Amino acid sequence: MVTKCIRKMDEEVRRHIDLNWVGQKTVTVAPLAKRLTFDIICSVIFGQGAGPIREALAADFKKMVQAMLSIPVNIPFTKFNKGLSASRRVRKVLRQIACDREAALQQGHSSSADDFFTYMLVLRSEGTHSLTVEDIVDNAILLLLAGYETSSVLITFLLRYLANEPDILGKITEEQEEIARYKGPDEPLTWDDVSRMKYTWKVAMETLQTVFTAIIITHLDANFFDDPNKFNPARFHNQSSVPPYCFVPFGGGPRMCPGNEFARTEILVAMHYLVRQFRWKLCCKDEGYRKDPVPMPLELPIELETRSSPWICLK
Ligand code: HEM
Repeated sequence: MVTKCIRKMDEEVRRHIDLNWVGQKTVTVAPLAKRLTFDIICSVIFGQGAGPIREALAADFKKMVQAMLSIPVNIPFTKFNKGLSASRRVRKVLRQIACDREAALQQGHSSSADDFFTYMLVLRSEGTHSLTVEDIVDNAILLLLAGYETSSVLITFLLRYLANEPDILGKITEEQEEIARYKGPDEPLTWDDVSRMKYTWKVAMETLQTVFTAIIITHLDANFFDDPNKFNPARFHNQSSVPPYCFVPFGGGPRMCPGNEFARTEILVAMHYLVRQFRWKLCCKDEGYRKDPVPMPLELPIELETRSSPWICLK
């Protein structure tokens, strides 16, 4: 199952880069990263591959999220009103996916390991949980909300920091090239490959430390982290030096983020292909960000330069 998940992530990342990055002189990272993490959840967790259903879902989901952050005035043409209509369409599509999965399950064409909907439907049929289809749709929306924006923010900030950190980018690239050296050009990444991306993950953790400050602000407390505002992934060489519950970008305890391993894997797969293929410069020198309450980067336009073509295009 893990192998299948990473293969699908790998496929989504390559497809996304081929469609949106290859051949471009500039790209705007934040919306692209959002679309990538949305597509990964749809494909890996929902079993919903590329196509018109996913396109419509992505467009309506975006409107729904915008409405959640807008002034709640429900009159025609307001963001809120458009978001309510979009939310009804999102639920309709997710309901339809659940019905399709149920039909496949009844015909014996699928099993609980296939995707989130089938898994929930099997739980329901076993009678262990009194789930309705609306409950399953609610949980699918929660997964999308919790999973796509967070990971996309991390990808965006990683690219933003790395633009100004050539040494760190160089070390990441070295690690990723070493992993690629023993693989065929179109051979997907495996769990073993991802487990070897130790330095790249330290850089991601440093980004989480710098940007995803916990509510209790331990991340920026000099009692726990030397020079906490300095971008310094080397601090994670000795992780045992961080006291328990002081580095908590994914929360902690029983409510800790259930998507943390998923996020780690998708970030590493995305970085593998991005750093090997491109170099980039920030178009705007000092793009700030706001907290809303998670950090929201500005759009982050970057100038792209292609390094090489390390894999065969899927197109
Ligand atoms: C960089 C990426 C991510 C970060 C920083 C992050 C962070 C967090 C945090 C801080 C919480 C709250 C934990 C608490 O209450 O103590 C949380 C909850 C949650 N996350 Fe994540 N997350 C990320 C990615 C993901 C992904 C990719 C998924 C799903 C695919 C996901 C699914 C969830 C869910 C469902 C919850 C709610 C858990 C509950 O209420 O019990 N997250 N996340």
